[in-house]
Amino acid sequence: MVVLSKLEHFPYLNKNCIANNLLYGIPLIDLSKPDSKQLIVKACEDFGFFKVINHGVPMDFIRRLESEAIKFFSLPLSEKEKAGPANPFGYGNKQIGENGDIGWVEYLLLTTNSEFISESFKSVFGDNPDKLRLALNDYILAVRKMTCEILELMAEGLKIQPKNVLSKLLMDEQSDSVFRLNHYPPCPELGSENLIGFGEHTDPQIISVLRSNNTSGLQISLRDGSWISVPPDQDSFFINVGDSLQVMTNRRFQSVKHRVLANSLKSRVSMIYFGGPPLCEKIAPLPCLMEGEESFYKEFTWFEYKKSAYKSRLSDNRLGHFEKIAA
Ligand SMILES: C=C1C[C@]23C[C@@]1(O)CC[C@H]2[C@@]12CC[C@H](O)[C@@](C)(C(=O)O1)[C@H]2[C@@H]3C(=O)O
Ligand SMILES: O=C(O)CCC(=O)C(=O)O
Ligand SMILES: [Fe+2]
Repeated sequence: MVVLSKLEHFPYLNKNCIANNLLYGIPLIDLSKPDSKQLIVKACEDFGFFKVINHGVPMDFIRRLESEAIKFFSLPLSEKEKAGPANPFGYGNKQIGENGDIGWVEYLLLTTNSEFISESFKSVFGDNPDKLRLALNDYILAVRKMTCEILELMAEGLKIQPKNVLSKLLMDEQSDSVFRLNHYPPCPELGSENLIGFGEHTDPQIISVLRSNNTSGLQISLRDGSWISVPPDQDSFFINVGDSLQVMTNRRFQSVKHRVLANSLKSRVSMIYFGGPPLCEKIAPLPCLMEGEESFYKEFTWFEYKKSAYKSRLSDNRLGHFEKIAA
């Protein structure tokens, strides 16, 4: 009885979830189904997180980028360091950001401006400089298209118009979007202890789209503060609500706190597209969602938020400074 009453509140839990006893499972959105709009909104309200299937991103693009990423991370450290340090873009190892955060991870952080990619990584991919760049371009374009479809379904589910009110920010030539390849090497000395791969945080942008290989490690925090592990699925994407979307929905959606724990046996490779608006864009609740409500936030631009976010530590509540009254 208890189980049934809880399931009623989580309509996206499919039969598999029930069969596998994943009562506190991850919301699953099938983009090919007509009810996806409403389920996206419900998932963003309840979790700020969901998994997407039937996404339309060609598997070939995904496999090609993963294989190029593995080739890159397999290079000698001295070669990889030619693309570093990450300030914030470039190759980074263990140091995350510039404010003292450390994780069991190495990464490549890139702006989605392709000119920068080719210039900055020429030295690293000496014998075949185009392969990683081409794989990145194909992947990012296809993932951005899918992300825009999701944002349009979300707008329709929220009954806001025009439906491209969110997606146009990612399609803008000036969109300040970022892409990240993360590699978490196995850590055999770990035993049963948890080692932080990527410490708990929320993503500052509008929306993040994560794909990983089949190695576990990602965890999300539920509204009650407990952590759940997200079963890996290399054929699907995982979507995070970012801080900017929390503000644009005046807290109807909340950005999801997440982290990655290192694995003792297997390496994890993840690729994340962080969809951000142009730097000059005002980040404020969408008027059509307000219905006479007061905004919880002071007025600010993405430039102002980003500047402040990049001075913060990973686990800080970055939106705190921008709230009218502390949450
Ligand atoms: C500690 C930090 C790393 C980060 C910038 C920051 O000062 C706080 C936010 C961090 C984060 C989290 C999501 C993305 O991975 C990221 C690229 C972003 O936009 O904000 C990282 C930043 C980073 O690694 O530089
Ligand atoms: O690598 C992952 O799986 C998640 C990393 C992450 O949250 C981030 O880079 O912001
Ligand atoms: Fe993140």
